[in-house]
Formats: sequence, structure tokens, C-alpha cells
Amino acid sequence: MESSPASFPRWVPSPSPSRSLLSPVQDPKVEARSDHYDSAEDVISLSSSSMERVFPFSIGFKGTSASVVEKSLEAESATDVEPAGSRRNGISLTWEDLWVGVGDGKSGQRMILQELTGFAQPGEVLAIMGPSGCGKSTLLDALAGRLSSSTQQRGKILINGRKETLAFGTSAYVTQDDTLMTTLTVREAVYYSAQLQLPNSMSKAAKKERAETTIREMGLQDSMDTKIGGWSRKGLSGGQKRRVSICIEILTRPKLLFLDEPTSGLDSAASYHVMNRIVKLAHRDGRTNSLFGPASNAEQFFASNGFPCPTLRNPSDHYLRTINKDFDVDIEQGIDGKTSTEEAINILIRSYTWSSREGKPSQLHRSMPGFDKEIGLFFMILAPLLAQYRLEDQCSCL
Ligand SMILES: Nc1ncnc2c1ncn2[C@@H]1O[C@H](COP(=O)(O)OP(=O)(O)OP(=O)(O)O)[C@@H](O)[C@H]1O
Repeated sequence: MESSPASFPRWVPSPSPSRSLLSPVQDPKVEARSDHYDSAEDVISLSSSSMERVFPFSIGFKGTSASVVEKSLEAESATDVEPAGSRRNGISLTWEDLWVGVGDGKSGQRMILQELTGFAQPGEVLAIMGPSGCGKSTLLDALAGRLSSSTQQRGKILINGRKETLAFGTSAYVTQDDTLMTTLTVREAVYYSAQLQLPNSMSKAAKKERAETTIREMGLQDSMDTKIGGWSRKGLSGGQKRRVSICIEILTRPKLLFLDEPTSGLDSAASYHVMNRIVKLAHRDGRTNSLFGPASNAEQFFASNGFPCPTLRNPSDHYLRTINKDFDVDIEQGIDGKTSTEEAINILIRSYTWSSREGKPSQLHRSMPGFDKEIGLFFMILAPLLAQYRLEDQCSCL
């Protein structure tokens, strides 16, 4: 019996990064290239809402005084829920010609990211997809200004088209690793965090209410009084811990939210609900059209290059299968019985480079001289697909 692919649930992709909060790398080359973007088409963004926590963007971050933070938070609490479609407080994020490298132990440098360009706009949820180790976390770390000091970065990262400092609390980052106090209950962890993060102008009762609402939003109402637990004492499951981490980060309704694998450890229903909630938070500040085009373009892109998604296969799985060459040694026949992964990657890179030069997928994209295949593949997937893979498109398929 044959079923329609549309009747099958699709995997909800999850963004990534994971490292500790560190000072941004101050690269003189980056500083020197801090032009403004004039065109709306030259802009990107992630999700949205409002407030809290340091956002050490790699360009121009100078820190923000507590009073500014407080004002920002107070203003936010006054307009906590904005009408759907409003982009008034949204943040657009653009990155262009972004390079990140690390020392290779000798005197050279190994590039992790090369010449990446993209954007995210308010009200949008973008998913970054790519094989393990291709640099997804590094990209998000770079965008969030969290690259470790052992890395070097150059390129432009612009906020609302400008080299700008975000007020404290404007962005939040849910890391891959859950760093939670194991002895606290869910209610305590989220409430204490609300007390620390939310402005003094909010009453204790309002903070408590915000904490409990957020816990419910993440479907943790039945675990409110469960201790988080750790290796010595079992408490929450891994997926529940992920949700507590997300709760803590969205308490303040940040305008820019970076999530590193927010659904790891969650079953498909929980993944759907968590992502659905995140999408709703993003929509609170307004839905925008991605210049990279809708997620469905990805299917067309792969199909037109000779790699159509087979019936009943999840498209996201198909893309990753097509470009992941880590296990090529196990694949004798190539991905379609004749083409090797290496060849498939080259075909996709050439096609994307050509189409971008023709101005098709992205006017932001520049020619990519000298980028290696791994990075090319990363760019291929990250720029046209990653940035295109909007969660609302995914969710609507579920
Ligand atoms: N600070 C660093 N020093 C040295 N190498 C690094 C550093 N940061 C990242 N790398 C390397 O860069 C590559 C990309 O790492 P990254 O964590 O960004 O990949 P990823 O796509 O997020 O992988 P995964 O999906 O498996 O989490 C890896 O080979 C990693 O070892």
C-alpha cells in the first residue's frame, strides 16, 4: 500500500552551538570592514521577542551598563505581548564573508568557516543543517560572539544593518550542554532565574507568574516539583532538561534566540511542541519573508541537480545523506548507485555558485574562490537551505 509522503511526520531540524560565553575576538580586519548595509536585502535575522542578557556580538561589542539593561527590560515588560505581525522591536542579523579559523598547532591556521554569507529577519526561525563537524556550532558561536579565544574571525556581522551593540538582554543562547543546578526543582530553577533576570520593576508575583507560564509553555507542568538531578541522583530526563534550559533562556523573551540542538533527547511530539512554541515566540514580533526563499526550494534545488528526494523519505534526511561523506568508505555504489558523495557535493556547489552568480538564490552571495569542499558543502547547505529551512514550513508539514 502506498501512502502520501505528506501524511508522514517530518523531522523538525534543530539549530546548534555549544561553547562557553567568552569575549569576542577583536579582529582589526573585521573592525576595518564595518560598513553599513543600506539595502533591506542585505540583512538577516533569527527569531525574536524581547530582552535580557549580554549579547557580545563580535563586532563592536562594548558591554552595556546595568541601567540601560534595566530600562530595556522595563520597556519590554510594558509591551510584553506584541500584536502578531509587528516587527517594531525585531532584530535583523546579517553576516557576510565570515571566516573562522583555528591554529593548527604549528604556525598555520585551519579554516573552519570560509566566506559564509547569510541573514535572518525578525519573526523568522531559521534552522542550520549540515553534517556533524561541518561547523554549525562554530557559525552560531560566531554570530553570537561566543567564539573561543583560540579562534580567529573576520567578516561582517551586522545588527539591523549596522555595526551595533545590542543592549543587555536582547539575545539569549541555549547551549548544547545543559548547565543546570541539579539540586533544584524545575520550579525553583526557573523562578530563581526569573528573579535574577527580570527587572526590579516587576513584582515578585509577576516574576513567579512568568516562570510558571514559561514552564507550562514548555510542557513541564507535571514536573514542576521534580528535582533536576544529575549523575548521582536521577531526576529529569535528558529531554526535560533541554526544556528547562530553554525555559530559562526565553523567560525574558529575547529578541534574538540562538538554540543549539533544542530538541535533542525529545520524542517527536515533544520536539514538535517545543519548536511550535519557539516559532510562536518568533511570530510575536512578526513574520517576514526570507530572501533565501522557502524551504520547499531546497527540494527543488536537490531534484534539479539530480538528487530528488525519494518518496517517503524525510527531505532533511535526504539532504544530509546526499552530502555527508564521513562514511563514504562504507558506500560502494555511491548515493544513487553511480555518483559518489564527493561528486554530489561538487555538483551542488557548482550549481549553487552558478545560480548565485545569476542572482537566483541570494544576492548576498559572493563568488567563492578557494573554499574547500567541506566548507563549500557547508555553505551550500547553510546558505540556501539552512537559512531557508524555516521551522514554520517544517511544522506545517507535521
Ligand atoms: N576552538 C576550536 N579549536 C579547534 N577546533 C575547533 C574549535 N572549534 C571548532 N573546531 C573544529 O571545527 C569543526 C567544526 O566544529 P563544530 O562544533 O562547529 O561542528 P558542528 O557542525 O556543530 O558539529 P556537530 O553537529 O557534530 O555538533 C570540528 O572539526 C571542530 O573540531
